[in-house]
Amino acid sequence: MEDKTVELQFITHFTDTYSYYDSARMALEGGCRWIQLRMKDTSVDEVEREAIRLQGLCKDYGATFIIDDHVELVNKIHADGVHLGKKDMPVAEARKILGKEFIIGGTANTFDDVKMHYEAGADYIGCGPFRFTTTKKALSPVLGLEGYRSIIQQMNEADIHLPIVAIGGITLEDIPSIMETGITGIALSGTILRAKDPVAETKRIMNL
Ligand SMILES: Cc1ncc(COP(=O)(O)OP(=O)(O)O)c(N)n1
Ligand SMILES: Cc1ncsc1CCOP(=O)(O)O
Ligand SMILES: [Mg+2]
Repeated sequence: MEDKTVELQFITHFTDTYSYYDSARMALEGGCRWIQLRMKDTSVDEVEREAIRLQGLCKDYGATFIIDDHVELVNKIHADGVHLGKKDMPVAEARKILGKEFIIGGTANTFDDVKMHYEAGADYIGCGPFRFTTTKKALSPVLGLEGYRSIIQQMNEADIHLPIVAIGGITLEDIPSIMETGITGIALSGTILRAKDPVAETKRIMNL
């Protein structure tokens, strides 16, 4: 049997059912080893309180811990890294603050976005949305499999080699065909949080 697991990034999202901590714990119990704390419309103090708890949890599981948007907080608490999109601090500026030791991810919807983040020194790309999702407001245009194929082809032609994680509306069934496009990992939230048993669903995804 091939000993290969899906490179999975679990992204937290507010729900009435689970706390941020419990949702991250379930993803970790299911075998995910990359957690992103994403808390929108919340004060930095509140994000910091949650981040400190999740950081401890991720340490216990030997998991990477990334925070969405908050560069200064990542620097302050020494999280493993930050994820930045179009409306956030530019990757190059974050790199100046954080140095080389921290992971910096950048959001892309087009090859030009990928190129910009690559040139600015990003460590990985979050590329999406794959399809419509209610988890994020003001979504960029949906990419689908064809969008990923085209971006990966342009990356290869430009000799740009960066880990590239697909995101947005992804379910277990989508993952094999997304991985066939050359995408190197998957980021998701809703499909785990909506599952009857989020731990079992994470295990199923990890072992695809
Ligand atoms: C892995 C990953 N990819 C993309 C995003 C989206 O980031 P951004 O465009 O900054 O949007 P918000 O998440 O801040 O609403 C992400 N967080 N993670
Ligand atoms: C942060 C982010 N950016 C695009 S979709 C998304 C959240 C994850 O989406 P989903 O809940 O559909 O997996
Ligand atoms: Mg952001």
